[in-house]
Amino acid sequence: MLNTPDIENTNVTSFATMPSPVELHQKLPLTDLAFTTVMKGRETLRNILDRKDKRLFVVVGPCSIHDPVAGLDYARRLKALQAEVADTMVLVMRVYFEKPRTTTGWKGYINDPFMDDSFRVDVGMERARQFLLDVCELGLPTATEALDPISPQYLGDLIAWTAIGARTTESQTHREMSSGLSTPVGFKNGTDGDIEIAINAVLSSSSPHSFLGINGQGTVSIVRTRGNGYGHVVLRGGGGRPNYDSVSVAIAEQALKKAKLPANLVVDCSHANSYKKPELQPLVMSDVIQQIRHGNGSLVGVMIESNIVSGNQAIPSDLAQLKYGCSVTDGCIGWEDTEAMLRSAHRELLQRP
Ligand SMILES: O=C[C@H](O)[C@H](O)COP(=O)(O)O
Ligand SMILES: C=C(OP(=O)(O)O)C(=O)O
Repeated sequence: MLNTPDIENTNVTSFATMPSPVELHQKLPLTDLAFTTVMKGRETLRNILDRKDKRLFVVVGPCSIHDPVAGLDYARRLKALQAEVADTMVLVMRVYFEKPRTTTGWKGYINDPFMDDSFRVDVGMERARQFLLDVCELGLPTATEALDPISPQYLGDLIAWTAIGARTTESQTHREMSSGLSTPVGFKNGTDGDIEIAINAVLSSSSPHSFLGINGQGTVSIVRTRGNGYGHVVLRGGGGRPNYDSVSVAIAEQALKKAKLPANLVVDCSHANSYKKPELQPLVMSDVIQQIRHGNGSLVGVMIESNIVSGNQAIPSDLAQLKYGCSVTDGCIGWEDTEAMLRSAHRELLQRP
């Protein structure tokens, strides 16, 4: 603690030391199987973005992970489905541990793993790493939102695709961080529907940056990056309007062309694209699949918020009352609907030109 409490850190109540990223890696090392999953997952995604692989990538899974047992149950189901649809789609499990809140609320499993305001970030980070390892060991690549710019040092070796959320796409800190990430990065349009900020984020993150961060030992460092060549835009709707329809997609394509960026678009079937009504996600997905079937060449991926059980629940004060496999953040579609939606998309995509 700095020794001038009357003038600095006046609103800070304490500092608690975290293990360094290297220490956590040593405790939970990357296994050969997980390494192969991550490397293969990233390569496949890069190939899709480079049009060397014609399949659609699908980032699908819970809005947030709060129960690793249910999360792994979900991952096993998704892994089984992956084999069925592998000719047309690449399934990447949505493994979100960091939730950006509109105002306040539970900020995710890393921030508060016990969901009781004890904020054991140290425990949350370790359990998050263990969960990612478990999913990667199943052979399922993972996707996450990078919200805290320090977290990738702890978890980045287990991630195949990264999202920058609608609330942070315009943030310089997140663009800088993305320029150094090892995964393709999808930048969401803003909550007001603005796609320009996502295009600017792709441009910014493709350049090298130098900024403050930490290294593996946890030492504050000047981080110098190469720039990320695999940034792309995620359309999530906003300002009360969806933006997955063919006209909105054409407008986004024109904006990318003007910015001299590759025409790579991902549609988030959830959030403002389905008016936050999870049961509408299959309609959004089906529309996207029809656009692809009719020859659209820019739609390379989709995102779906899905869980074992549909809907969502408030976090109860007695955690024993939590409903198994049901979201504690945004509402999701349930497993049966997820399977039906992905199988239907698979059948349709088999017919694509
Ligand atoms: O998907 C996540 C939520 O939409 C986002 O974190 C905002 O959540 P909130 O408006 O409930 O805070
Ligand atoms: C917060 C999320 O999305 P958005 O940034 O689009 O609101 C999310 O996908 O969990």
